Amino acid sequence: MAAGFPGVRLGLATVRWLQTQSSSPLAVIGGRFPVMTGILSGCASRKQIRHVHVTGGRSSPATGTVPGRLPFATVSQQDLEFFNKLLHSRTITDPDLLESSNRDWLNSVKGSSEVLLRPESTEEVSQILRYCNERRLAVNPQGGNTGLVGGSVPVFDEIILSTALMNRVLSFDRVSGILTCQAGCVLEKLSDYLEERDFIMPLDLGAKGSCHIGGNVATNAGGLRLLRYGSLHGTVLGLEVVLADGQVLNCLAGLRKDNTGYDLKQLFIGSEGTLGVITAVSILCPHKPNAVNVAFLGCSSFQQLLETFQCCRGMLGEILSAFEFLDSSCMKLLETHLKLVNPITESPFYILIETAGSNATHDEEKLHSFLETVMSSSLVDDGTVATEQAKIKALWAMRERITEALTHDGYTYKYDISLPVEKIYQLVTDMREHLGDRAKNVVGYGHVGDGNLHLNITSPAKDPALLAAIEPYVYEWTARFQGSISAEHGLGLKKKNYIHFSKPPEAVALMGNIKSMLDPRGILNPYKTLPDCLR
Ligand SMILES: O=C(O)CC[C@@H](O)C(=O)O
Ligand SMILES: [Zn+2]
Repeated sequence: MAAGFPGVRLGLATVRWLQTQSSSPLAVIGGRFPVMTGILSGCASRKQIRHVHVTGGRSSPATGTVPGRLPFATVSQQDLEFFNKLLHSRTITDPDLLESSNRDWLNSVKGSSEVLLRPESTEEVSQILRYCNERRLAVNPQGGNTGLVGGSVPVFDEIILSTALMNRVLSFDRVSGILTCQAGCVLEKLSDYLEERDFIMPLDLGAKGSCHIGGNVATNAGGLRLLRYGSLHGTVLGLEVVLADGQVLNCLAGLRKDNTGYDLKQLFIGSEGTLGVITAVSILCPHKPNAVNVAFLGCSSFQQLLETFQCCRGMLGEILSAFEFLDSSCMKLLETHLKLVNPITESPFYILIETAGSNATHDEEKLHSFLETVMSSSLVDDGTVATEQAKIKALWAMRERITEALTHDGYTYKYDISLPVEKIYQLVTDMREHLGDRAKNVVGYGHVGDGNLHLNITSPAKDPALLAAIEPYVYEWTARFQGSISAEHGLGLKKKNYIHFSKPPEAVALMGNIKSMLDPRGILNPYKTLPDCLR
């Protein structure tokens, strides 16, 4: 904990050190995606339900054209008997209980599965898949169902295979920091488990209270710490995966280095459940930093924000753990829909910087000197810093709760774009100009440190004409600058047909071959990730 900087005047503005204030302007200690709880327990409001698109059998501009159901078998009485015998009461067929598993948490897509299976062990998953593969029953693997691209819910009547009951930590090695756990462990629970042991998870997401580690790995979730600890392609050391035919592929070895042949686990990271069902994960966890500081700063232009980023990288170096941004439109949504209070003077852009290190005095000195530099050179106009846990959380809420605020603004079209960092905000301004008053709000926020923009566009209701104005414009724009149309959310159902904007035909064809080899009957998460032309 910081000893407490005095309120220091830096240039023209004053940095308000939150830990010294008795009456903080922040009345905003917020949960993460609290709206999800309601939706997951089937409590979505009418207003939200109105936007739900029943996916299967229809054509929807929001999800791309969904061609007809593939010729999978349908679940018979005999199939149910098999599942009941294997799982007993963990075979769910009650439509009310299936409701929240059929619907994504954004209420944007909805399937019509009639069976939800809740295995507890890898062996049970193996038996389920062996059976489904033989019968050619389609399966939709599901973790916490917090995905944003319609990848985690069925399109038609696929059997939902939930990892929710596979939630045990299998081992943790305090020397190496390697955690091995079942796929259904909730990310926040793992974080709590590790914190008690002075470690942390290498990834952190706004959806941490609901998302499962298996789902995180299956979508290669990036999140808020990627800048510091890298992607799951680096931190995941091993996986246990059940293949479509029920074979268990045990590549769980928790080794930092292992060059024995092809690194097969990488295939499953980010494959969105289309190549196998991840049942266990070995992941390398960093030590818990002794000192964490968060600064929330205001900038008057995106150019200044970028210069602040450059300066920050140079001056904070190894202690920098996050560099996030939001624009003033996001701030308005936070204020309007969630009643959060802007902790600093109104600005066109806001930056959230986190430092995490081992020596509080050293980190504070570095942060202090960085803040002095950016404020005296007028790169930053105003700012506030927190070192206390509750206030850190309050500042993070300004960034983490934007997704939630957007759900209250109407129907949201979401884009998750990677671009050269100096280009990321130009897409927002060009889109605003391009759409004019056809959109309700066009907002930009995201992970500056990773060159990852979250462009979100709202309208009072689902609006095909607006969508036609956004797509393919947004993808063409991204391709022009060699960007990625899915930085960290995956392709799922909504983006799969746009893959060619970011990958050459040879790469897409090879993906199709890999899918055919690993899942020749196509039962695993059909209709997702790969374009319809490969069906
Ligand atoms: O809702 C979104 O578009 C982004 C969600 C998440 O990736 C985030 O960084 O907050
Ligand atoms: Zn993100």
